[in-house]
Amino acid sequence: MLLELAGLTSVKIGSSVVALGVIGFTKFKSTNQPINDGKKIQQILYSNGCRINDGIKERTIRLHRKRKIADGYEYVFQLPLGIGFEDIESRKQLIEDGLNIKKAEVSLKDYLKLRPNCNFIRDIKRIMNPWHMKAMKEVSLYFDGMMKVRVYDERLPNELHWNDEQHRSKTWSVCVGKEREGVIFHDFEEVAHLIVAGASGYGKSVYLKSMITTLIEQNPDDVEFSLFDLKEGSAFARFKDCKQVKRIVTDPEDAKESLAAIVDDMKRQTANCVANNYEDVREAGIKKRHFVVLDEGGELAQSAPKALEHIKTIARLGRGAGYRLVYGTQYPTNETLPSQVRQNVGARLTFVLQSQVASIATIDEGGAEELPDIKGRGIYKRTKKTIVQVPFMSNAVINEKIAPHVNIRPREGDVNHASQDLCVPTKNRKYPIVIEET
Ligand SMILES: Nc1ncnc2c1ncn2[C@@H]1O[C@H](COP(=O)(O)OP(=O)(O)OP(=O)(O)O)[C@@H](O)[C@H]1O
Repeated sequence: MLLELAGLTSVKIGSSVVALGVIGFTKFKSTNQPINDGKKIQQILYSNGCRINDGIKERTIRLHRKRKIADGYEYVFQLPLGIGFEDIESRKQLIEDGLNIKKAEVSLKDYLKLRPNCNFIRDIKRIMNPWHMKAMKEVSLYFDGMMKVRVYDERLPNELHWNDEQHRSKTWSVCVGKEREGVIFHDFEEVAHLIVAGASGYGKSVYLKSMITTLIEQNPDDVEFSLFDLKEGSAFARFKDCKQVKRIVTDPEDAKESLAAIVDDMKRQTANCVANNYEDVREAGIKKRHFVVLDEGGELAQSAPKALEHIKTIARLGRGAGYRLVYGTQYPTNETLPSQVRQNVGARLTFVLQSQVASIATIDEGGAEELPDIKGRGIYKRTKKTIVQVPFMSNAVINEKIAPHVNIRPREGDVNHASQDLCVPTKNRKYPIVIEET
């Protein structure tokens, strides 16, 4: 027994000595590398031309301070005169790659997992193999007079599910996704319209469906929808019997007429507000919000360009009248996203796009073409762009959530609901808005 114990102890000591030897070897191998990420960033940028030589002295970015943040470190640099932040931002990928160069950066935990058994040599080889080593660091850059580089030890999660924390009852805020600093929301009362772009298969339709479901759940009595499903006509089909859905349009030709009807309703709503000395529906105390959601707005540019004129009008006048535009497209170009639409849409969410040109057409700058090949990974941009992992809501969850709102009833074409729904008296309104049919 004693002998057995002594044997086991000596094997353990032996393996620890080997493990320590491996650690020592690893550290020895990496001694010619700068250890600190701040120094690495400085070196990467210096080697890539971020330096100014005025003939007397060469200057480059200078590390000012470093601080711990959740999930990593923030390095604050001073930029020398003559080097702009944009210039450095364009090298973000270089910085990230440089920080993630695969080398024997194995943690003590990995070594302690080694067991003195027949797999010992195989396990050492595995943890020493650069392709199994961590390449997880992610970087984000900011500028507020000083350049801040945040280096996160872990990447954003590759999948995120909708949960109750993302539910904001009675508000018009819809979760956009998880970013580094937390979860962010798009508030349709703050920014009325949203463009949702992305190459095929990265999460555009899933997000539009989740957004519709969330809005129904949060404001069942005040939200209404006109859904334009111009791809295959199947993405929004599950909402067809929801009482909040006024119309589902699948044909671009029909879209023109429906959009014209929406614009008429919207203009009447505006006229009534004005006639009653209200600036907008909010001041008038009207709670109803009408969402015009298009999945593949690009179809309109091709098949019914005149319908795009109505989209421009909704983007321009919708906010005050309580109309919200959510314009989805997988082909963002100057034709499918005319400048009049872009100028009036204050927020964009884009998944990965095929080219920099498509990214510029969507968020006015490149970046979406460089997003990793991860479904649901996107950029949300209002004034600044934020990389997010958009939450995923399965069709089963959508069905469950909308089930209480399904109501078989006559739809557009059977009776004209439009004019009835425009005038909704509320507690806050001093004077009811009267709509006169002409
Ligand atoms: N947020 C997400 N997180 C994880 N996986 C997702 C997410 N969104 C979508 N997916 C996955 O990607 C698939 C394709 O998504 P979706 O149908 O939304 O693509 P799309 O961009 O609308 O493509 P298309 O325009 O061709 O219809 C989904 O079936 C789902 O498996």
